[in-house]
Amino acid sequence: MPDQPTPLPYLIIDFDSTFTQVEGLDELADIALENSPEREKIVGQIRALTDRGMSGELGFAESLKQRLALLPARREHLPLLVERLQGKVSESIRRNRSFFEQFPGRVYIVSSGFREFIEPVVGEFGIAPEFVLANTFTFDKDDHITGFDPDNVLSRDGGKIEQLRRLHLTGPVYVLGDGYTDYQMREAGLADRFYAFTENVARPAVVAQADKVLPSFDEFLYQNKLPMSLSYPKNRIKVLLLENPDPRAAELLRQEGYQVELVPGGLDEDELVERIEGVSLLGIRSKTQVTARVLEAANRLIGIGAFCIGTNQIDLTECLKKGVAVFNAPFSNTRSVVELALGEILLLARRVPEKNALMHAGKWDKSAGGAFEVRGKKLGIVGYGNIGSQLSVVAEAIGLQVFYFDIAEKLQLGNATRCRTLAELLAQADIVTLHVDGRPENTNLFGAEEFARMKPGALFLNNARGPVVDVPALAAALRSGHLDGAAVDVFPYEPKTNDEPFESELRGLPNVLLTPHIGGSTAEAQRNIAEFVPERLMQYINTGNTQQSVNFPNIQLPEQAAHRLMHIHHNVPGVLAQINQVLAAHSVNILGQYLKTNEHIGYVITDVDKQYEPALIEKLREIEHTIKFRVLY
Ligand SMILES: NC(=O)c1ccc[n+]([C@@H]2O[C@H](COP(=O)([O-])OP(=O)(O)OC[C@H]3O[C@@H](n4cnc5c(N)ncnc54)[C@H](O)[C@@H]3O)[C@@H](O)[C@H]2O)c1
Ligand SMILES: O=C(O)CC[C@@H](O)C(=O)O
Repeated sequence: MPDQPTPLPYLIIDFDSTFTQVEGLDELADIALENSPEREKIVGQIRALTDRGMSGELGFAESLKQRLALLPARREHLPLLVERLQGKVSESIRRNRSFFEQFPGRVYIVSSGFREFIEPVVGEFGIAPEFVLANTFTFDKDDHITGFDPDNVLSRDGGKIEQLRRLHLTGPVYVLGDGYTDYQMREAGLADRFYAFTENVARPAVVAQADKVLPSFDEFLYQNKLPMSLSYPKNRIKVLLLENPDPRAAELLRQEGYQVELVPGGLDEDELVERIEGVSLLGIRSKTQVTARVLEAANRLIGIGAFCIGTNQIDLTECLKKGVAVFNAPFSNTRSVVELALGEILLLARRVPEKNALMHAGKWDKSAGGAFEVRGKKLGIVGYGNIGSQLSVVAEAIGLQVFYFDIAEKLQLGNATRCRTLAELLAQADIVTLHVDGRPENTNLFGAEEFARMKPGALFLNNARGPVVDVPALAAALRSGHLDGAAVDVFPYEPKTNDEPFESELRGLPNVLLTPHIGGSTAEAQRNIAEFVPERLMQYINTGNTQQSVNFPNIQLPEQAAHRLMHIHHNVPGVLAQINQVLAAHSVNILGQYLKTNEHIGYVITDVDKQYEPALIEKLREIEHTIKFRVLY
């Protein structure tokens, strides 16, 4: 946050759809009509009238009169309404409650809504009744709401203008609101600025008149160098999402208040270099290569979300050196890949790819040649991680005998047999399936030699990563008849978009199933990923939590009522000591401190007393070997 506070101008804040997310009268109608068959219809009519009044299409007094005439509300409904509105205060206003408490006497609520429900809601924020200027209801002797006090200036057209005039405020006056009547105070020359508040509703006619548009109250505080609960407004955080992750991802990130831009398909290095400037969060899948050059151009990048399992497309070490945390979805699509692999094994064993092609060509080839049951056959799983081990369990259930080979020590599941070498596995498996990760050392893990070691007539599957297999060698093993069939979902080069043709030596070979990298492409997996990855990114931004980051030291942090400072530095001796010296020199009390390092970086989270001088932040930034420093809250 900028550190020089300016004197607070008078703030005139609208209530309905600004201070709260909703319109009070709409909600009152909803409550009053709870058991009425007409509820939906009448609430709809009231909403339409509210909108016409707010956008300036219908005179305000007329809109209010027509709305109240439709409203069958009673005094007893008001406490229910207040309770509902207290739960619907706009998010950014709610989180900056302490701002309102700090500046009593500078904030007025000027509203054409009703005092009966506004006062108790804003009162919780320290705004006293004399700073609430609003209409009042009239009631009949049976406590039915009959209308509004016509002597109240706010019930008339131009009422807000007249009300503000009567306040005789001296000094700068800023108006924040979502409606045309809010803008009119500025138009009448009574306010210095009109901020269109769009967190809940953005009315084009109102936005068009604004001096500034505020997607959140944080943005107002930030622009005016006023104290705020967040260190940086969320609406300034730009997210670039590539390769079409499930729409739920954009929805969640937008709900958080971020600006989200979507680019269908992937971008090549040059294109990404051009687009990455100013981006705080990048979301990709398996195609986009995040290279050192891309990272060099990424001047604001904080985190990358890989909406998939594999992260070999990202230069993880370079990310570390730039202080960019990377998160993926390590098991959201595991089951989908397992189901595809199992299906492929069954189809290849019955030569379905070949029979299917013949049938489509009008050829009836009923024969048992080359078809076998998988029951009792040996399945060799190379890479016994999340997918390999899950496949092991499912494959045993249909009678396959499982053998596996992994370079790491792995828990043996069910009746699976561990092979000590790849050669041992290849020598006995009837079906070999690859589930290793895409680390550079695995390039061409399977070539002519490995295929030659496989049993004649064996089947081969690659649902892991394209470069792991030498495709010409696989094609040769299939053409020679040494292998009886293969299923391949991943390729060393994959088309960037669905419009680009697919080229491969495997095309046209019999009993070969080719799929366009869809192992994890199921509705379930994509939805799981789209929830998992944004959650990790948001947690990192909001709390510094790096649990499950694929490159950062993993720290799971407790919540703390404090200021939280995040410091990422090159892993050299003495940086923590320097941080603590700076804190001590500014008499700042450390409430908690968490440090983890890896071979490249040190990651320190420090929770400190609420009170500190802005100069402290500068000193922490200046510490030698600092890669990134952020005040989280
Ligand atoms: N086709 C798809 O759409 C799709 C979907 C999801 C995942 N994947 C890919 O599947 C692969 C496995 O995913 P996962 O979630 O099980 O990963 P994982 O990290 O849980 O498991 C990988 C395992 O392979 C082992 N391994 C690495 N190199 C090896 C080698 N040379 N020999 C033997 N074992 C080796 C590792 O020790 C680890 O146990 C990854 O490459 C991933 O990118 C593909
Ligand atoms: O959806 C993708 O692009 C990749 C899927 C898969 O390979 C993964 O790594 O999870």
